[in-house]
Amino acid sequence: MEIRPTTDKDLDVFVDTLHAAFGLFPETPVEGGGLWWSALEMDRCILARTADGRPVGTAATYSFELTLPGQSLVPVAGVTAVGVLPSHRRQGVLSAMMRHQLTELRARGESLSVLLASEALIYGRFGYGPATYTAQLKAPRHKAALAAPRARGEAEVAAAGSVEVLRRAECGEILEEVYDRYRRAQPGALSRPHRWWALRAGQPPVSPAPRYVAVHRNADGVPDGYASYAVESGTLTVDETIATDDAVFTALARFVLEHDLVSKVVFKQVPSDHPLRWQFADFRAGEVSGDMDWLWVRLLDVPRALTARGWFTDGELVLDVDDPFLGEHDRYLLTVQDGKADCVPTDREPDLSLDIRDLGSIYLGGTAPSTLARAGHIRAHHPGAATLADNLFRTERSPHCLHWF
Ligand SMILES: CC(=O)SCCNC(=O)CCNC(=O)[C@H](O)C(C)(C)COP(=O)(O)OP(=O)(O)OC[C@H]1O[C@@H](n2cnc3c(N)ncnc32)[C@H](O)[C@@H]1OP(=O)(O)O
Repeated sequence: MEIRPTTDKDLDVFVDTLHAAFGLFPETPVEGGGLWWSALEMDRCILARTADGRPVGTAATYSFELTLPGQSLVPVAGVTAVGVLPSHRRQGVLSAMMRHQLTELRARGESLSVLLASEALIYGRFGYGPATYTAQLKAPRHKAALAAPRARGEAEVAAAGSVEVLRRAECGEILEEVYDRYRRAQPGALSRPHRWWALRAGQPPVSPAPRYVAVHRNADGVPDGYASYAVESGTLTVDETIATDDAVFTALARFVLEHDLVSKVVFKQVPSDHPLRWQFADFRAGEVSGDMDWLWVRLLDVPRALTARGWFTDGELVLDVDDPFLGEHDRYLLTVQDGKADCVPTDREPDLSLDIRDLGSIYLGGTAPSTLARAGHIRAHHPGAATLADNLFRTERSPHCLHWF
């Protein structure tokens, strides 16, 4: 088995192998990869070949920026396009590609890798843990009146701005600009490189229904949010609601909930604890479903990753971290003061013992260490250890990611 990086010349063979691995795409891919795969960075893809040169496995990484708690931004590798031909499965091809890729990412100096998992059983063994979650919120329109916000004044609500309906083709760079402002402030969000917008990749898979975009503008006419939606058989589905603050989200929600000739509104890709549920006058109007993992995180350099994010409570914690796939085992003293962390090797007795995948799950603040301790995955070495870790890892808001790659 040989694993080697690709160049632009390999695009067609890469896409052809990937399609055969998934079996879901056309047998003969469009020459040049088609719109979606043309977003691949061919110098960041790998092909696995058998000894006789037959390509049997693919994997790729995109270059993204991830927003961490505290709104710090770090470059991350977004792993994608992973596939092994059905004829060559369970022979260690993926394991070999993962080893190659993680080594390569470290050599590039990256401290974090992320992915969306097609199946939840695949990536834990390689050190990835689910770190953000997503759900859909459904409401029958006749029950979905929004209550007046009890703590906000009338003037604050009235200053919300205006909404205009545009076709995608009319949006120009509005969506890209608004998304960029949103993602910089939202822990767990990923950048969408400019060429993705140009290719219209990364946006939700498009159904055959005509798609509209409700663009929100502030009182000065500056776009500060949008909702991309389609109406089919009486259901209005919002694929993506991007808002630079909560009042903008509310204005967009109100807009779609007041749409005529619609009996049901579905907000896709929202955090399950989204405040919208609390804004319905009838608390039972909003039904949360499809709650699932979204972004999986893998730490490649524990001290660098832990010191890159923002912290909100001072304290100290000793973490004993096992990384079985890379054959590493290290103990770190994490000290947080005034929002910043220091992380150094230590011989002190540990507060927690955990697998690198569990560190990935708690890293962005979307899963409490105590939850994984209760599940029997993280070992707390004394009664207060899990609570101590909960307090330390807690973040300003739940991480969320709605970028699809
Ligand atoms: C980020 C993304 O791109 S997600 C997309 C992932 N790709 C797909 O889902 C496409 C269809 N599936 C495939 O192409 C392949 O089955 C892959 C890529 C998931 C796995 O490739 P393989 O070469 O078979 O994996 P490999 O042989 O290295 O397996 C390593 C271990 O993982 C286990 N494993 C691999 N895939 C799965 C799975 N889907 N479910 C459960 N266990 C799995 C194997 O059993 C093996 O376990 P072991 O070490 O205990 O024996």
